Amino acid sequence: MKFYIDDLPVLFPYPKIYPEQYAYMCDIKKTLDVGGKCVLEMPSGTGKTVSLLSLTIAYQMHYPEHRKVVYCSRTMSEIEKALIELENLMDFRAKELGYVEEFRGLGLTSRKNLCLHPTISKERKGIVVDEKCRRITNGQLKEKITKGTVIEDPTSEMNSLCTYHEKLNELEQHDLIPTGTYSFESLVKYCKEQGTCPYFTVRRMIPFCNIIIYSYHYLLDPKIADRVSKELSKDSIIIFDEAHNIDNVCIESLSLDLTDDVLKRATRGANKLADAVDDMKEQDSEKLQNEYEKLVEGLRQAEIDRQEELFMSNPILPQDLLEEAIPGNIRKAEHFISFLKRFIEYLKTRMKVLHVISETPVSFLQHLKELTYIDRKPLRFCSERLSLLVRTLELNEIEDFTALKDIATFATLVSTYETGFQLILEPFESEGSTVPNPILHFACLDASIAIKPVFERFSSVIITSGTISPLEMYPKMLNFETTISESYSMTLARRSFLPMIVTKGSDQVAISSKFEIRTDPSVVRNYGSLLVEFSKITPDGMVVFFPSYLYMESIISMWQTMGVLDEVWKYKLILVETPDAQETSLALETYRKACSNGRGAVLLSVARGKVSEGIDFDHHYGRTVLMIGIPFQYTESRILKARLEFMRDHFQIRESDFLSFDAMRHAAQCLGRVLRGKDDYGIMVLADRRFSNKKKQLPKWIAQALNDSDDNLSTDMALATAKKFLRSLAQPTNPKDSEGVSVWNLEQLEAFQKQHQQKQQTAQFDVEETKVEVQDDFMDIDDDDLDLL
Ligand SMILES: Nc1ncnc2c1ncn2[C@@H]1O[C@H](COP(=O)(O)OP(=O)(O)OP(=O)(O)O)[C@@H](O)[C@H]1O
Ligand code: SF4
Repeated sequence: MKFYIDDLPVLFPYPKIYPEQYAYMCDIKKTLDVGGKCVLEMPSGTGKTVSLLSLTIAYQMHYPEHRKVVYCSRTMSEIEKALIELENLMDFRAKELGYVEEFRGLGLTSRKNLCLHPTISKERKGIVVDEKCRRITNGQLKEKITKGTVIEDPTSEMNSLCTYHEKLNELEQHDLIPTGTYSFESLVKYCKEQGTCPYFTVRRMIPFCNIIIYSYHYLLDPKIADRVSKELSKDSIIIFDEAHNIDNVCIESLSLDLTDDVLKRATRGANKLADAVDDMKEQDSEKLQNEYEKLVEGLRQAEIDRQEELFMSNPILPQDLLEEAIPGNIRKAEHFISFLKRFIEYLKTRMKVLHVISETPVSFLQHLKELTYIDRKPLRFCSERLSLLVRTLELNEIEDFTALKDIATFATLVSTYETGFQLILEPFESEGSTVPNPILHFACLDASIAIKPVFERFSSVIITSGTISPLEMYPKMLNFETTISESYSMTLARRSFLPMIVTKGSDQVAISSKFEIRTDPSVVRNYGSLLVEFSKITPDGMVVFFPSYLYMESIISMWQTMGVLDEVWKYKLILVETPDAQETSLALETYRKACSNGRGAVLLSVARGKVSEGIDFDHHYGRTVLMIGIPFQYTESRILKARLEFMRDHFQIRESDFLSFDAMRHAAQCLGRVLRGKDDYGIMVLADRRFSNKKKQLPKWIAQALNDSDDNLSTDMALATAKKFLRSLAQPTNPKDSEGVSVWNLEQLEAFQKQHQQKQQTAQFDVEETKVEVQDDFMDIDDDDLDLL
């Protein structure tokens, strides 16, 4: 379908469009035209991804600025989904236009997912793949091999260069991959054929592609953004899709935890570093001297020949970097190492304290200074200095120094940021434990810090998700102003989803996951019978969400003794999500199989877990979603308390408002899992009496579908409504019914546009008329009145 929004021709790869897709695209275009940020909530399953891509690519190709599109999503599967949508879109454009456009669309994910190296790619942990890859690609090994100080040995992982990486250097740097759109699968396939590294192909091609699709971290985490996204132009169009958790990503990117184990390993690392310095002094003291002289001259890391892969990037935001030379007392390698050791020893003594400490960075630095005479300034340069030293010493066994890297990161962060951060030392793992296992949390409390450079640097930022209500919360938390903020309703030809609030069991006992009553046998039994009854009537798949693993475990064991699970077992297979990703994917696989072969299954999972955040249960994979309790965060968490306090004082967000917003955004995420398109249908059960007071915080599209008669139900009433709903939805539908209502063909779209235009013209005419009247009135004012004006 081809249509126009103002003067912009949009090619849309489906013959029909949903009214909300059109409204969404119009708002995106407005934002791009005027610049600024928008917050848009689009019902799930209504083709948000394809709308975003169609509009932004049309915009890019039509206007002479050819603004690059940077599309950030959360998980690898979501990124892959967007790449496949993009492939379809570009195929469609080529067909419509009659020629293939000069266009390059790429996606980036971690090395672990893209590596082709015969042994490194077999590593299970991403961090090990990263470190091993860095070691052989950072230029130093190559230099040694060229000089002949190391003999390349293809059988050794450490002493041979990566051929896939080397091959890239033989190619034209702006043309490492031909134009086209590549899903991860096709990227890896192409690179395998060429013998090139997919990861570095994409990284180096970012400046030359029309659209890059990658994870939030590549833009928001300063440690990664500095490496990957530095060269993006200011007029790029930035999209944060699935952005309902964006504040947490911002916070995590500037937070860090230190434990006893990290400190021990850091000491070992510092000792190894000292040995390496001694060795180098004996063998090649000139090198150390050179490094020192460069530092005296005030040469900064950025000015030193920049390699792709330094040991560590600066963890702070670019605008917070000090434009000064590295201070004198840490310029010499041995001085720096003893400085680090002193700092680590200080941290070790702090960890010995047996009561909880919560302090600001300023008070931490003051105490540090009193005890060790360590100043703030050299601390700020710790990560930069460590990175340079590791490079000068040409160290290979980088794993030995990862804990030291954490210490240096912590030193730089704690000495750079004053407000919006808190240090919290927790000596015991849980309230009741007596064996100390201290953790020092360096917690960022202010999500706006990490996103500020993105807002300042790029002219257009689109923040969007299926569940981002209430819309005014995000601008407050992230401290920005919106050009447009909009929540779209879902147009439906028939009522295809049924939200219900169940507040009591059939025995009229109120149900709730409220801490005081959550393990009350009558509440647990009522939740149990809700589960049994819904598993009886739900065809195929049913997903159940709990507020936390802890609660899920305790309720499952109670259900076991009450015989609830045996009863469910008669109707459905029972599978459980666990914190282990592999176990969970196995459970999911079995779940899908059981849904497809007619046995049917129930998946017990948790809000905020992997299942709730990106697994789709479309069609028969999810006909009912049952939300047991409200997924509030653990309110006794000290970090959460500190964040709540910060938001109250700085952004005037009340604690209860935030907690309730946070719980409801996660509940809405869970509910959205079962509705993946307009032809899909499902039941959404919110089972907690407190949901009745929180309806307003649901996304508009869910709240609008929630009838007053479906609120405050008991289990038997809910069952009766659900049965009726399922019976009516099981009837065959006539696709013609939805035409003009929930889908538009081109004529219907154009008719709407014409009508809308006419309305606008009339409104404009009215405004002008009013203006003329006002002017006329003004002319009528007599001279006497003028005194009054
Ligand atoms: N106009 C359309 N006509 C037919 N199918 C469409 C249309 N728009 C989108 N689709 C398809 O509907 C499915 C759902 O779209 P998509 O996954 O993009 O939804 P979404 O809103 O991004 O969901 P979420 O963000 O919640 O995952 C996709 O397979 C998409 O290709
Ligand atoms: S350069 Fe590429 S292929 Fe080689 S080790 Fe690194 S990620 Fe793997």
